[in-house]
Amino acid sequence: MGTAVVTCQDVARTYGRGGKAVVAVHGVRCSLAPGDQVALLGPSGSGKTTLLHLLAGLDRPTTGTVAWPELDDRPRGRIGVVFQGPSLLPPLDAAENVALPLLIAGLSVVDARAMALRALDSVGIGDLADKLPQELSGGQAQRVAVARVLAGSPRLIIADEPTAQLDSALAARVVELLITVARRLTAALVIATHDPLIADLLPIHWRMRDGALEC
Ligand SMILES: Nc1ncnc2c1ncn2[C@@H]1O[C@H](COP(=O)(O)OP(=O)(O)OP(=O)(O)O)[C@@H](O)[C@H]1O
Repeated sequence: MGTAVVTCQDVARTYGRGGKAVVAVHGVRCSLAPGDQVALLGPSGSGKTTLLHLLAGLDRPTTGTVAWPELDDRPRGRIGVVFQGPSLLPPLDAAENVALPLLIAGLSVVDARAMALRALDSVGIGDLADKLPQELSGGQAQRVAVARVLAGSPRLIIADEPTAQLDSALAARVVELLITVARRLTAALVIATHDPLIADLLPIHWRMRDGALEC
């Protein structure tokens, strides 16, 4: 067994304080190894988004520990996140949207563009590089978001209902693409979904209920 990409030990996240406090997740213990592919299931409000934000390092637990042993506890730039719905910056074309995180990470404009074009090619939309988000269909826009993740060579890929606004055939294709990308990188992958057909594409199922995780 290799080094875990991410681990949670007795993690809880509470929003607010006192009488208005909401315990969104509690008692979470979990671990992901490179190459693990997980469907995160559970009813609305059960804590899936909260857990994904903690795994991605976008939020910190109220108690307990989230660690990224394989990343030497420096998750920045090594975790790719795909959100529900549109996440592209409207004034930037597809290639610029994919290149932006690479520029922020310090790559030159020339290198970032070359990597962005390769990433768009590898998800089958190289011909859409100069299209603005408003000129793309929902499925094409989600492919650009997947290309943006791929270009960063992440060790952990987190997707929060990435297909909520797509029809089911297109949704399956976007998830298959994420699975292919994760496999190619031997990255760990977690996809939150309400759709049993999407969950069936992933070998490991985690279930959230009232903030508790069964895994
Ligand atoms: N910023 C916040 N402030 C206060 N409460 C919050 C906040 N974010 C989430 N919550 C509460 O925490 C609980 C878990 O929410 P979360 O969004 O993690 O659930 P979810 O399983 O992702 O739901 P959905 O499937 O509807 O997206 C809910 O009761 C929610 O109302």
